[in-house]
Amino acid sequence: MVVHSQPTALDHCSLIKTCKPTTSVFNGIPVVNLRDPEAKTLIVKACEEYGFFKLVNHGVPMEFITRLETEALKFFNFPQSYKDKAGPPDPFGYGCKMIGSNGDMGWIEYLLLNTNPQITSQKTHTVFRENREIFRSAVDDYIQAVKRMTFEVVELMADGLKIEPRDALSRPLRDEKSDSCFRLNHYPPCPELQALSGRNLIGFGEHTDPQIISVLRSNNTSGLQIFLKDKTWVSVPPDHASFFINVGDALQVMTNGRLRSVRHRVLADSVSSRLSMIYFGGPPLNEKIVPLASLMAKGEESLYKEFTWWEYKTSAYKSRLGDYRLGLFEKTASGL
Ligand SMILES: C=C1C[C@]23C[C@@]1(O)CC[C@H]2[C@@]12CC[C@H](O)[C@@](C)(C(=O)O1)[C@H]2[C@@H]3C(=O)O
Ligand SMILES: O=C(O)CCC(=O)C(=O)O
Ligand SMILES: [Fe+2]
Repeated sequence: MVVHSQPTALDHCSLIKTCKPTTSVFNGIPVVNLRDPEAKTLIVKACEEYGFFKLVNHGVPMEFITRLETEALKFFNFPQSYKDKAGPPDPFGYGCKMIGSNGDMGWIEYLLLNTNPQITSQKTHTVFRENREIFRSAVDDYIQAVKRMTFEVVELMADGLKIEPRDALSRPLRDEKSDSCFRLNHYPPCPELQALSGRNLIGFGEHTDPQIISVLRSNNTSGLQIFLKDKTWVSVPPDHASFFINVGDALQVMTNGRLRSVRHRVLADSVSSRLSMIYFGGPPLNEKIVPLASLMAKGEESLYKEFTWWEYKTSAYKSRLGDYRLGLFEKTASGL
């Protein structure tokens, strides 16, 4: 007799990758207190070593954070058919399991939004209907406060790096044409995971963020991992009251490789759901992404060919999630 086992949720998405378990929880993530007089030095040190740090005493009201978390959960708890009306992402809108448009998949559903309320996708508009104002004001209040904090962080960074003018990093983010976006990620628990004999399920595959800086906040469910210089993956202990700052590819170029964009990924959990919200601070599309003159030593050459953010972004969105996107823009060893 042939016994057919019941299909599991994972059978339907066999393309979602698993990876070997990494058990090491890393307690060495640098922590920066935004009000510490040493903050600028600590930020630079953390970005040079890890491209990543945890920010405390950040000044973003907890009320904005919890209000947005509540609204996001309300949305993710709607029936699938309802959420699908806000998708597929173009890249803005609701997406489920598929990340980007080049075949990447993960154990995730998400909403990708433009930080400029005027560019809200029509699909998202339709779905939120009567709740639209409540949702949008929760997003806007949160983003406004997170942006303010981010500008302060990158100005401290510029100060710590002795960049002149001091607003060289914050100006492209403050620009009204800044190409920034905002993402709400929901990683539902995956009970089938327990049967995967110790393997982990990828929620969001490994990648670097293309923009200048990413500012992440999550609930207290773990899952985020970063790739260290010694080529090991380590788990970042979650902290719902703090922010995690990632150096993006554009900042790596603007500092001629002094700050490194951090490779990171998210693993799904068998029991708890993870909710994260990320502000990706990008420059205007026509901004030239080049090393900042005041950072270059005498005779130092740019490691990268000249390109605009539009060119980089267009190329990034044609790539697979895990690709090394800056490779195409590096000058060859011979300087060509
Ligand atoms: C597979 C992809 C998804 C992504 C666009 C890309 O082609 C490669 C970069 C990906 C990424 C990573 C950081 C952000 O989450 C994101 C919004 C971004 O700007 O670049 C995503 C893109 C996406 O989900 O559309
Ligand atoms: O959800 C997370 O914690 C991180 C997701 C991420 O890296 C991204 O959206 O680019
Ligand atoms: Fe990311």
